[in-house]
Amino acid sequence: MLRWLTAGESHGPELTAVIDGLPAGVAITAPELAAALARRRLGYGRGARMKFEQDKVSFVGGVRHGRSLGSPIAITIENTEWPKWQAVMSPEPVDDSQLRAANDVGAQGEVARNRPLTRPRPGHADLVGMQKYGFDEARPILERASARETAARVALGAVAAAFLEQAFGIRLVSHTVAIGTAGVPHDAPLPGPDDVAALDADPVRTFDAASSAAMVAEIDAAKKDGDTLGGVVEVLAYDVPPGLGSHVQGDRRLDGRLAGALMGIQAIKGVEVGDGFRTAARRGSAAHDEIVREDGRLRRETNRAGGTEGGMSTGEVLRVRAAMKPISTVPRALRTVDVATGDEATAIHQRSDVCAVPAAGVVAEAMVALVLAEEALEKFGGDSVPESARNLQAYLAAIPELMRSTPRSSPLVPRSDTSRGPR
Ligand SMILES: Cc1cc2nc3c(=O)[nH]c(=O)nc-3n(C[C@H](O)[C@H](O)[C@H](O)COP(=O)(O)O)c2cc1C
Ligand SMILES: C=C(O[C@@H]1CC(C(=O)O)=C[C@@H](OP(=O)(O)O)[C@H]1O)C(=O)O
Repeated sequence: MLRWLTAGESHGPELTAVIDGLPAGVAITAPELAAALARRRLGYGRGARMKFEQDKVSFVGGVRHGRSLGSPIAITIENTEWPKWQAVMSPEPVDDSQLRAANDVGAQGEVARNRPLTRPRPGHADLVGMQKYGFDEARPILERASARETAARVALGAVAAAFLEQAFGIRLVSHTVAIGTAGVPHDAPLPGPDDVAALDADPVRTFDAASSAAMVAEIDAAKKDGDTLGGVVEVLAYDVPPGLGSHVQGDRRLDGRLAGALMGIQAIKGVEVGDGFRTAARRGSAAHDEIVREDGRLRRETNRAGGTEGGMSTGEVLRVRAAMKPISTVPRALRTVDVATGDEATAIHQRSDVCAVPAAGVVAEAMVALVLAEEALEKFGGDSVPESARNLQAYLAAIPELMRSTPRSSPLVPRSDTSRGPR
């Protein structure tokens, strides 16, 4: 059984993440985690904090000499901003003079760090969190609701991705398919597992140059107007064997688990598997993926379903999309009420991202890696990477010859139009 948890506040001393149940022998190092975390900081439109803060990541359990031990893996990501927040976020009680001193720092325009946040920001957890947990200001809520926490998930996702690739050859890639109204055409070529570096080099992590330029222009326009944007990201997983997940119980469906994991990311408000909502508008004859025999193996002619049928992976490319709402902290401040006075007010805005969609793609990729690792371990088990790998091979070999399909390792080229490039 694979399970994981994160802890830590946005301006606390560090984020902590633990993953338990991963086999021994996964090759993974702290610099590889740091590289994964650096990818999450990418993307045109992110705010000031991404520039001055760094992710200082270490393994503090479960890894020895670059390989997992099979014991729980513990990771810490130090918040390099901590010295400035030490008094405000101190786990120990502090006195008023320490808090006053904290407010004097004033770097990066962050004045009055300890001022009670009594003007809850629309679109954030602030107000309902205060109501639910019994706080009279929003700091104790926003510190944990912040997507700073996604750094810890990306670190865990990097460990899961290393296991998936080393044991099963599964590889993932994510990309941005829309920001605001600018989007990649639906029939544009899909990125393959070798395109990660090229995508990361693009300002918005998009394959298509014209769409990328349109997205950048949309971000510039929103910024100029004091506004923010959301968008859509897509995650693809290659070489996923058939049979992860199950049709037998709703909570064991792979598509359900993927949707839950993606919806668990801050600001994600919709998930599509394969062609998702577009499929709902099609007739059945144009909606499903016909099964054909090619080179002695079964395959789907198309991949509208996004690599799952009946809650199980089919062996085709797994394809899921997540829709992110626009960033909630809008510079052109939204109306709220000061809950200390009852007066009408505008929401606090110190700084914020204009758009974090490219980063959300990296987070979504991490979540898909964690779900696939969980599912693969449920199906194949194994206490070491070679044992998990052997179990997969034995399973594939036991599928009768006439029923075998080969897990898809590159984008599908639609027969109707091979001139468009890989898909
Ligand atoms: C990578 C990432 C970065 C984010 N950055 C910001 C930000 O700078 N400002 C902001 O208001 N919200 C940001 N958010 C979204 C908020 O965390 C989120 O909207 C808020 O916690 C409320 O949760 P909900 O949108 O799921 O209801 C970000 C989300 C992600 C995934
Ligand atoms: C710190 C990160 O993202 C933060 C997520 C976030 C939010 O409200 O979710 C708000 C911003 O933080 P702040 O309000 O302190 O400027 C982002 O910078 C990060 O991704 O590492």
